[in-house]
Amino acid sequence: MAALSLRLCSPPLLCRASLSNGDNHHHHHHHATDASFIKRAADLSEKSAGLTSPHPNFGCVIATPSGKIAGEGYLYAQGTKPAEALAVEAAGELCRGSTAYLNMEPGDCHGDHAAVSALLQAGVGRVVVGIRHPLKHLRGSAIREMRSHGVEVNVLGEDFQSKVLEDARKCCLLVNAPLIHRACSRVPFSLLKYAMTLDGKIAASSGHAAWISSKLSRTRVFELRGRSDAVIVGGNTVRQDDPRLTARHGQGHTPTRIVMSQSLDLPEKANLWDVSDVSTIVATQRGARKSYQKFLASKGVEVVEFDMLNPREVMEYFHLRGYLSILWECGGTLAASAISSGVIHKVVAFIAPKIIGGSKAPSPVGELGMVEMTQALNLIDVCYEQVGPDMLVSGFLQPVPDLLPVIPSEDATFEIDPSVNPFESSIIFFYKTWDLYGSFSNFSPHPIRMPYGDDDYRTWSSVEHYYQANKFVGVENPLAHDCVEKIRTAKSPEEAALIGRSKQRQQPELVRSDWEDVKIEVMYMALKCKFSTYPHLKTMLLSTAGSVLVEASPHDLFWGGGREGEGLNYLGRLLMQLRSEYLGESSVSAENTSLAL
Ligand SMILES: NC(=O)C1=CN([C@@H]2O[C@H](COP(=O)(O)OP(=O)(O)OC[C@H]3O[C@@H](n4cnc5c(N)ncnc54)[C@H](OP(=O)(O)O)[C@@H]3O)[C@@H](O)[C@H]2O)C=CC1
Ligand SMILES: Nc1c(N[C@@H]2O[C@H](COP(=O)(O)O)[C@@H](O)[C@H]2O)[nH]c(=O)[nH]c1=O
Repeated sequence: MAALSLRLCSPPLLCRASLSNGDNHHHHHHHATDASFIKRAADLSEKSAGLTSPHPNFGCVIATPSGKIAGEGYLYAQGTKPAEALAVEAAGELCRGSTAYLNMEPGDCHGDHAAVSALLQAGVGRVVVGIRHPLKHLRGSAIREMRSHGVEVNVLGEDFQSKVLEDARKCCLLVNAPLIHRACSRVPFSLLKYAMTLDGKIAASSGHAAWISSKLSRTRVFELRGRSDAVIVGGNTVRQDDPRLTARHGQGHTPTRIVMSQSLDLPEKANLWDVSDVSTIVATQRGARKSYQKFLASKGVEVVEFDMLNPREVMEYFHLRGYLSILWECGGTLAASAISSGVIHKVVAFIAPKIIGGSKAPSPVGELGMVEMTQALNLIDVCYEQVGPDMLVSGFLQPVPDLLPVIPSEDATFEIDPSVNPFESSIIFFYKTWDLYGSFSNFSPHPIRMPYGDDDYRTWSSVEHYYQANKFVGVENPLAHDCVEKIRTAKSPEEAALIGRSKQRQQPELVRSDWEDVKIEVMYMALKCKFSTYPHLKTMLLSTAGSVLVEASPHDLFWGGGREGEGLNYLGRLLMQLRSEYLGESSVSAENTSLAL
């Protein structure tokens, strides 16, 4: 299984990294077991949700070689015993030689190596990790430490082509979505929740809104609150509803309440000004109603003034205060403003089977400035669930970013190109041939001469031509031979790609059986030939030293980086590897020269 981890340093390993190899059967068996234990770890990791304030979710399952669960654990709150240590305690003697499943790489926040030490001391033989730690300063170090102690560590996602493992990895991403957002954006993870009637109103035209959704739905809302660092509403909701915004399940975590109000034209008496159990923060425009600000302060309500009171500024502020997860329970005006400033990641809508009517009655989202239905924002990964009489529809406005593939993890980057410091590197994107660095694209018009058949050489109009044709090389079928010729003589790289892909889809029997094993190698050879043939391309490649190269293809999730960074970026990786080879050669020749002198 070690071959599954991404080691791009030496070409012989390339084909092993491409996975679907001879012992498929064996692997599939492992994949299913690994996937189910990782999912279990992800589920466990969420057990403290609602009970403690949002924190990174860690779960650990220890399984015996025969596949039985020996022990489990999850991190209960910040500063409590690590999941791994709890699981090791529960499993006792059964740890020796077992496999530990972690939804996420441990983060050694306090320098005591508690999680890793527990696993090492217990004699765990193998560790499977769902995702690497998303925070830069922790990412990769626990994995490196365990490997350096001889433990086999497998990270999902570095084994991309198995559907079950991808599903399990997705669970790991979802369960720590807020933390992942923390790692790659400057705002906390935000969820917009509203309750509306079947005719799309969030209140009667009078403004009365108690209640649209059922009691059961409202209990679910308390749960959502319990999983958030803060609940936020606008001034109008305070005036209209006088909400309490507490998580009234008797116990557990209660979020801070935030009110955004420009005017500070707010009541003297409001439930939110009672801060005996939970705190309230009012975010307002600098200089608004100073006397009222004093009044709030006397009540114990914190007032924060902003030069520009808008959702983005406010969210950036709370990000800096360490908030991971925010629940927006505002009306349509503020919701629209939050959506347009791009701070809402997920939407949760309770739809009650009621009709209230009213052409002036408010709706969940106010003006977004869109004029055509084609501009509508589409939710991703939508879920539908019945809650009592209501329907709960939820989905993402922005996918959970997947940090792993595009920017290889610290270890992987180092293995691909030791000269790149992942903490200081910039990213160079390339895709269309006419853009800056467009010559890195496989569509660039740089013919290559490559061996064909036994010792015959042929010229291919582009790397793409060569790569596509190779899918059908060596197959004993005249139709396969035709394909090769059609691709070789295709007028453009685009047409070569089109023929190659459609033939592969329509007539998979024409594709060489070892294609998945050799495709990375084939690509690497073609790239090497291209960059060695054209000195100016080699110079351009060398000039990018220190940067991470990413093919910005939005569709190709294997060779490219994908639209949201979800792709594996193998083309970028191979170019970085080639670059590092060239850098190595030039330093060797420089050494030789100095010796000769
Ligand atoms: N069914 C449901 O799920 C819910 C229903 N409601 C209902 O919605 C109605 C209120 O809707 P609505 O007025 O939209 O709600 P909000 O009060 O939640 O949002 C508008 C208010 O937010 C404040 N605000 C501060 N900064 C901004 C900004 N940049 N952009 C926009 N607003 C900002 C302003 O307060 P200020 O005026 O003080 O400056 C503004 O009046 C009520 O009838 C309430 O009952 C509300 C929440 C949920
Ligand atoms: N009317 C309405 C909701 N409205 C939201 O709940 C807030 C009231 O919270 P609290 O004072 O804590 O009960 C209110 O201000 C608004 O944000 N929510 C729902 O799930 N269903 C409903 O029907």
